[in-house]
Amino acid sequence: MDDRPQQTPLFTFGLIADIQYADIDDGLNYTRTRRRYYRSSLQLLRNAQESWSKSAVRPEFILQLGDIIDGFNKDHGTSDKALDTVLREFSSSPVEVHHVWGNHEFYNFSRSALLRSRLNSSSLRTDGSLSGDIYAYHFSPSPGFTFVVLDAYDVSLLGREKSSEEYSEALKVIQKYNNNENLNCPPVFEGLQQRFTMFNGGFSKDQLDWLHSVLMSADEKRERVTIVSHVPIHPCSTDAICLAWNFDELLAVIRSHSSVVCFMAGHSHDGGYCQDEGTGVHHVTLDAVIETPPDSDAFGTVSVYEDRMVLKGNGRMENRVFRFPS
Ligand SMILES: Nc1ncnc2c1ncn2[C@@H]1O[C@H](COP(=O)(O)OP(=O)(O)O)[C@@H](O)[C@H]1O
Repeated sequence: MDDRPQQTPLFTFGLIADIQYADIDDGLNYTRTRRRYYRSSLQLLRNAQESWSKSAVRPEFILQLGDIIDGFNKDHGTSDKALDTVLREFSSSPVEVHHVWGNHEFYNFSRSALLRSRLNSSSLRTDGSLSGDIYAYHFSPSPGFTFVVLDAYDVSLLGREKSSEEYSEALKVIQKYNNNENLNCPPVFEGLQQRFTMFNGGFSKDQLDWLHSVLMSADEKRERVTIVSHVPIHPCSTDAICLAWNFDELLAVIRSHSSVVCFMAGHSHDGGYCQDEGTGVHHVTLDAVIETPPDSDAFGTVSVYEDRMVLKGNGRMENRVFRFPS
């Protein structure tokens, strides 16, 4: 942690990812290596909410980095009920929540239903959003700071109608690398090409162009930008099987702008962190609530200062300091 004397932060915000709530008994992940605590994930969210509501400096907002409810809810016909349950927990305090969309959002709901739902937080204090059905927007919680929410399933088989052009385009991308009948099965068991599975996705040219223009303006104003997405984009911050399909294109956009200080994601349940070598941008992947035992926790509170952000992790989430690249 930082060894300087405590200062008052400019603002703080909360972080939580992969809650994947379902009212079902515990289970295992696909490879049967990790336990999933579907019911107690709600209690872990409650722990986070209680901590945020009691903290001396109230968070300005919460970033919920996707997979808020589990895909099993779809099989049980409980998608709406589970979403109500989790959102009721979030609304127990008045702090605004910015929701990111993950693969489990699309297992439960169509893209058009999500756009109409309470998981579309793009109308909260938004300074600009991408038009059409791509869920990407930016907001400024404090002068000099911008947060960008990205849609990592803009190019994907998930959430797209099979008859749509978007689906055909995404199918072309994945089938270039993955010949398996089950497209959730990775094409290889090592290396970056593992990422071409159906539970991942990517960013369209429209979204990358939009991000480029948001960052140009932020560069000019010398702002500090934090970008969030469900899916990680730096190979050193995640298992390769969880990387976005065109992570390299998004990294290239980010590397061409001086304003970006941090990229935050979920999806890869063991979390991860690295600092990009050339730019010093911090890439952090959050530990998942769903794979955190009931006697632990997985949430964080970030205090933002002029020159850094300090993440205070709870339970298995590590403390970290993100000094802003100069
Ligand atoms: N190696 C794999 N081979 C085949 N299917 C897989 C594999 N890994 C995951 N899946 C399937 O992909 C979907 C998403 O996987 P899951 O582990 O639930 O994602 P998440 O980590 O986002 O919770 C599930 O339907 C799961 O059964």
